[in-house]
Amino acid sequence: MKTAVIVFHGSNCDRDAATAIEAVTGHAPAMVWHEETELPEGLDFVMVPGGFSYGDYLRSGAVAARSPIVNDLKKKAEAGVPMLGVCNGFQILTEAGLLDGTLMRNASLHFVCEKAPLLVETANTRFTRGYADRKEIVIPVAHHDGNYFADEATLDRIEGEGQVVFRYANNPNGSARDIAGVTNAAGNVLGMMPHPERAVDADHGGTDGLALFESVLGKLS
Ligand SMILES: NC(=O)CC[C@H](N)C(=O)O
Repeated sequence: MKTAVIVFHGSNCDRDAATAIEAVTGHAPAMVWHEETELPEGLDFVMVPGGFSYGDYLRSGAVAARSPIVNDLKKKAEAGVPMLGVCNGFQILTEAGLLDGTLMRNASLHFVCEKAPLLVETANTRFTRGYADRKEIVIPVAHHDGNYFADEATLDRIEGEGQVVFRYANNPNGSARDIAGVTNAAGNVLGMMPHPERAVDADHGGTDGLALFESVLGKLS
């Protein structure tokens, strides 16, 4: 299993991402600096981690989405490589045009940092097959720009195509239709604001994120 985590100026969840991946696969991912122009060949999984890339200037994720490595990330997405963007990673994937919608300032205008109850909207994805449909899980959120927005036609389309994967039970940020995580049309790219990599170890307060990594990293029996 060959995996990678992309690291930007201001990433701060890259090591948590690496720890979660290694806990499931037994192998450390390649840590790829954003100035690189190519991801390793033969990748099975790429993670775009959370943080405050470029200090969230302009718009969260906007500068990082123009990094050299993102050209190859787009090629890998097109080729079907599974990839997960969490929080700032989700913002970067929308800014790169790999996912529909955008993440606006939270409706409260406050940073939210809490354990968020979520509904697994569909277990019929490569990221969620380890859960049951409509299962409630608890995953931490920590962001100021998590307010998912897309126009009504886009929201109808992604809902109709089963691309809405996670929904908030108690919407913490004003996201349209309580959306917490979406995939692309092909289903190989998932972006989500909650942090599953912070929920893989009981000593850290919960393990509800583990099944996501086990699902996408092929570790389910
Ligand atoms: N934890 C994170 O990735 C923070 C995301 C983002 N920079 C925000 O606060 O909106």
